[in-house]
Amino acid sequence: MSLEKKVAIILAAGQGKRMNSKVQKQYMQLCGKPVLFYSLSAFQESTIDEIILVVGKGEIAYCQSEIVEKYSFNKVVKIVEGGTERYHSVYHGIKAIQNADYVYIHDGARPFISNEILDRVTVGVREYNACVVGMPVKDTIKIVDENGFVIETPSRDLVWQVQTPQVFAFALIKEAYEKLMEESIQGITDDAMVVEAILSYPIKLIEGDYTNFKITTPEDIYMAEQYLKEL
Ligand SMILES: Nc1ccn([C@@H]2O[C@H](COP(=O)(O)OP(=O)(O)OP(=O)(O)O)[C@@H](O)[C@H]2O)c(=O)n1
Ligand SMILES: C[C@](O)(CO)[C@H](O)COP(=O)(O)O
Repeated sequence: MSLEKKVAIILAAGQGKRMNSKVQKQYMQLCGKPVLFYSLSAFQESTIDEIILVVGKGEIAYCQSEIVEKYSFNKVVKIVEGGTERYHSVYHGIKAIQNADYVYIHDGARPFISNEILDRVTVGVREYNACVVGMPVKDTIKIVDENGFVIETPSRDLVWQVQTPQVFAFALIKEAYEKLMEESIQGITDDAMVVEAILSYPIKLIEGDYTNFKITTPEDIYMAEQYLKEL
């Protein structure tokens, strides 16, 4: 048995505005089960010890009975309410952790996180304390000005698209988020940004998988179902 304690924060408190659907995307069905089922299953079946599930306002009871109990996710030790922005939800999750060595922050809207990625990022965080999963971009990237004119074409070799989980030593991510709450930093879209901006701590990129995509817009649901049917 491992002596280190690994805790996951699974985020499911978003509104899913870009999905434009009546049902929030984390509860939409993929081959008969909610998107969130797949993300939680991956962590339930991994070496992660505990899961903190972060859900929307008024959704704790629903998630407890319709997701956690229904599918026997016994690693879920707490369900907490999220906040307005993703980073607020992460902070609520961090506050719910009493002790941990490593914290795995994962979008509930990324259902296809695999054990291989979790193993790779675990090896990484033991060495680097701050790791994000990502993949090299496939398209050429342009930096544009506010009028849509190209300013620069960065070398594609150095451009990665970042996924989750983003994994940190607990003390590091707790300190970064506590300081973030005392400051006003705009445009925070991932956890690594918090650690970069607040603590200037180096972040190591770990190879993920293109299948670890985020369900964001309606065509992602179609692609996710196709992917599941091929498995
Ligand atoms: N206040 C928020 C916003 C987002 N999330 C979660 O963070 C993940 C990534 O966010 P995103 O894909 O942007 O989800 P939404 O915010 O729901 O989508 P949108 O931006 O289209 O409204 C999702 O699992 C989402 O549930 C969250 O827990 N709390
Ligand atoms: C954290 C993230 O999934 C990494 O790609 C992404 O930044 C979340 O952004 P969103 O705008 O909240 O979807």
